[in-house]
Amino acid sequence: MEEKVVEIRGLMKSFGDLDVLTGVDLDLYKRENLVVLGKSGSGKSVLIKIMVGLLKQDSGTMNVLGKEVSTLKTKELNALRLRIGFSFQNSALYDSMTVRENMEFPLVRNIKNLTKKEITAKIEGLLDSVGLPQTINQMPSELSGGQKKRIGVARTLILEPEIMLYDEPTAGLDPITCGEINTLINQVRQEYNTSSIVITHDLTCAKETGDRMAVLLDGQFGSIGTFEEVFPHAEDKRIKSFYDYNFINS
Ligand SMILES: Nc1ncnc2c1ncn2[C@@H]1O[C@H](COP(=O)(O)OP(=O)(O)OP(=O)(O)O)[C@@H](O)[C@H]1O
Repeated sequence: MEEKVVEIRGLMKSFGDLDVLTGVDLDLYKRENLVVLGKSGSGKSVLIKIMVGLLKQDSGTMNVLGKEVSTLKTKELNALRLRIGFSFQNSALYDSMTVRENMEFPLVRNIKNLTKKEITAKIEGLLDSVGLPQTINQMPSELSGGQKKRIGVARTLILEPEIMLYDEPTAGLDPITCGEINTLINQVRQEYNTSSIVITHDLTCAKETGDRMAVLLDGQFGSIGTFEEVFPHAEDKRIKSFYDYNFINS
């Protein structure tokens, strides 16, 4: 196995009487695609927020790229966040900006010494990577849902993150477009050597993109392993029903 980029141990988080995370242990390895599954409200977003320092755990450790997140000062936290790319569910493009402007925005804001030529080369290179070079001057309103997701991924990649967080990457897309997004997630790892956490309810996406699955049950990762290890013969009723629901209803 490659080196670890995230190491989580004994992580606990409650809100008042609500115990959301009750002892999470999890590793993410370099160049790994790790899928995180769990029903709505199980704490997936809370986990990601602790990872990027938007929330603090009550106890336990969250080590990201060699740093304990909860101990970082604002400046160090901002530096760490630049190494993590967050691809939002709704792709988070600015509607009033063209694709080019959307992609320029994080670059100009975070990397000061690039020339116009370098910026254009980076944008064109990434649009090529996601298969949408022709959209450079289009507005988000002119793009399909799948195209917006691809541009969202390209925009996240522009700062060359070491870790990618994909939040429900296939939600709301038709099966063919879902397949294209799954291929893109795998291609991003291949081309950019990223380590990724993919949060999804879609088991086809999980199977196609994930090296390992981690299922959040009652605040802990009850089951971690390859798709074949975790799903087809699951004994835990909750995991089994997740599997049956996805494959019977798809
Ligand atoms: N800041 C907060 N204050 C109080 N409760 C919170 C806060 N953030 C999250 N929670 C609660 O923690 C629980 C887990 O929420 P979380 O958003 O992590 O779920 P999730 O697994 O991401 O769900 P979904 O799949 O619907 O996005 C929920 O019951 C939620 O109401």
